[in-house]
Amino acid sequence: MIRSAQNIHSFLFVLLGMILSGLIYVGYTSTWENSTNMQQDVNLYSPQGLFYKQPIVVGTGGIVTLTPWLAPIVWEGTFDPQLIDSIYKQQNITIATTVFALGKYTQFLKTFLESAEQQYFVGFRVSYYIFTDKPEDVPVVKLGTERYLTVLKVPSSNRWQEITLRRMEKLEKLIESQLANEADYVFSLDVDTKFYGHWGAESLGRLVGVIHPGYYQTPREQFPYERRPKSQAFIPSAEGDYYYGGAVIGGFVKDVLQLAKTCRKQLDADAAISIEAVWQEESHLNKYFIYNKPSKVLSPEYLWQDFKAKTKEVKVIRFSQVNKNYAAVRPNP
Ligand SMILES: CC(=O)N[C@H]1[C@@H](OP(=O)(O)OP(=O)(O)OC[C@H]2O[C@@H](n3ccc(=O)[nH]c3=O)[C@H](O)[C@@H]2O)O[C@H](CO)[C@H](O)[C@@H]1O
Ligand SMILES: [Mn+2]
Repeated sequence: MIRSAQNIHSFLFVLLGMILSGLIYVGYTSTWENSTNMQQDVNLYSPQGLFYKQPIVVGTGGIVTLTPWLAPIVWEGTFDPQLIDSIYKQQNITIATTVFALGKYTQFLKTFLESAEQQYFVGFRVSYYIFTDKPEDVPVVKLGTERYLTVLKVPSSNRWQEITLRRMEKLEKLIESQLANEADYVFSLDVDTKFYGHWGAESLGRLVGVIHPGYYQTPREQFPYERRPKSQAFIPSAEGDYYYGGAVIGGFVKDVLQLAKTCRKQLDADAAISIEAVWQEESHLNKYFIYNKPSKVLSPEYLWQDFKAKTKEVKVIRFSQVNKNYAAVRPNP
C-alpha cells in the first residue's frame, strides 16, 4: 500500500517533470524560431550600403516607423506635435523654404502659400524664397508674424525637365550666397501642391527625404530609378532602400547644400554626355540617398497626390500634389 503510494508519487513526479520540460522546450523553440525570424527581418547593412533586403514601409503588423539605419519614419500617431514644436521653438530656428514657379506654374502659388500659412511650421520663423521668371505674377498673400517672402527672378525655360532639374543648381547657389547665414533648416518643395494637415518640427532633421506615395509598397526592382549605367543616377536592380519623391527635400542648410551640390555635379556630368535621367533630379536624389542616408524619412502623409484614394495606413494627408492638366500647365509634353 505504502509502496504503491510511493510509486504513484514518483510516477506523478516524473510525469510533471516531462510536462514541464516539454513546456520549456516548446517555449525555447518558439523563442528561438522568433529570434531566427527576427534575424531574417533585420536588413543587413553592408559597408557600401548595398545588397541588403529592401526595408519595408508597411508590414503585416501595420506601419514601420524606423529605417534599418534607425532613422524615424514619421507617421501620425508616432509623435506629439505640440511637444515637438515646443522643443524646437526654444531653439529660435529659421526654416527657409524654396519653391519654383516658372511659366504657368505661378498659378499654383496662391494655394501653396495660403495653405502653408495655415499648416506649415505655424508659429515658427519661415522664409519663403520664390524662384520665378514672372515676379509680377506672384500673388500677394497675407503672411503671419515672422514669416517672410523673397522673390528671385530666374530665366524662363521652354522645357519642364530643364526647370525641375535646374532646381538643384539654384538651391546650391542660394544656400551658398544667402542661406548659410540666414537659416538653420531648408526645405525645397514642389509648388503644385496644397497643405491639408499639420506639418511641424517633427519633420526636422539633419537630412530629410520623403517616401513617394506611388511606390511605398513596390518591390525595389520596380522602383523607377535610373537603370541605364551610362547615367550618374544609375542604380542596379538589387540596390536602394525606398523610392523618394523629388517634391520634398530638407535638412540642415549645410547638409542640403552638400546634396544639391552633388546632384548638380551629377546632372552636369550627365548633360555633358547628353543623357537625362528618367526622372531628372529626382533620379539623382534617389542615388544620393543610397550613399547618404536621410536621418529622418517622412511617410507619404507628407507627399500625397490628390487623385489617389486615401489608404488605411495614411491617417492624415498633410501635403499633396494637386490635380493638374499636364498639357495645359507645362511648356512642353
Ligand atoms: C511628387 C513628386 O515627387 N514629383 C516629382 C515628379 O513630377 P511632377 O509631376 O510633380 O513634376 P512637376 O511638373 O510638378 O515639376 C516639379 C516642379 O518644378 C517646377 N516647375 C515645373 C514645370 C514648369 O513648367 N514650371 C515649374 O515651375 C514646379 O516647382 C514644380 O512643382 O518628378 C519631377 C522631376 O521630373 C520632380 O522630381 C517632382 O518633384
Ligand atoms: Mn509636382
